[in-house]
Amino acid sequence: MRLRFTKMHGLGNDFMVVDGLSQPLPEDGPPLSEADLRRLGDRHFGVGFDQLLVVQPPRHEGVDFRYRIFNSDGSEVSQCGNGARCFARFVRDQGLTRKHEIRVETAEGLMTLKVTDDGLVTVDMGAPRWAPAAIPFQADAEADTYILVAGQNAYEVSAVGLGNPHVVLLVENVNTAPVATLGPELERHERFPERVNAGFMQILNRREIRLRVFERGAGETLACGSGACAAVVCGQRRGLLDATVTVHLAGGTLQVHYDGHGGIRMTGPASRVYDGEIDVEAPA
Ligand SMILES: N[C@H](CCC[C@H](N)C(=O)O)C(=O)O
Repeated sequence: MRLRFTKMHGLGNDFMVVDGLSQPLPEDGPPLSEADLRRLGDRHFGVGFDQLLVVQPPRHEGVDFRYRIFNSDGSEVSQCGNGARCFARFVRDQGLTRKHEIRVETAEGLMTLKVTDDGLVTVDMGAPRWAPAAIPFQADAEADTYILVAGQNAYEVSAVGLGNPHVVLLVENVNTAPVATLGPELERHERFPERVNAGFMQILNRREIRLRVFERGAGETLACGSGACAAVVCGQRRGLLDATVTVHLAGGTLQVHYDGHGGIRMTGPASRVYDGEIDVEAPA
């Protein structure tokens, strides 16, 4: 089967975006074979992406699209902030909607995507989930911080759910943070039963941070939208950050706003790189 796609990125966090409305992809179970998912995600043997995003028909009233997300390791997940901005641009560029405010459903819930005239997209990421079971994270009780033992060391971390799990720790300088070594250890830490995205946050002042994220199922990415939101709300909960924060990532800058009510709002760009076609196994 010939599959049409668009390569996109949000601050260098890159995606292969597929219109599953006009192309016959299964709506239940993986839209592509495990082998194809991994091949397409490979930066040498395939298209190369951090995540594959699939547009499919909504399953609920009042929702415009269903938004499915697959990491490059083939795992399906329920949240991708940078991907949501690219999703909004994709469905408008493809003529699948003319709306500026788009409601999408993921496996975890609903999000509202707002495309503004300056080409930026604001995503309402929903409210943070602090209860350990909602993250999910193994802890006796909810707390501002937890002590996590990894390897020979103990770390003071925060943990939060945004439809996907995040652990966040403070570092003096992101440039020297042990992302490559501690990131994989945290990603697979036993207290995170569904694995976890690991954020390394350097606080510059109450309105500005630097962040690196070792993503679950993808490794370190140039940017992580849900990771940016997780870092901000964890910093706020520790009394270290204000309501509106500029998040500096390797791939660029995001604005995150959360005042303790409603959803976390993240604003940033969404870039299209090219359209392509590739042969995949026909759906079963
Ligand atoms: N790796 C994440 C999914 C992608 C999140 C990230 N690309 C974003 O922009 O939020 C997870 O397994 O939960």
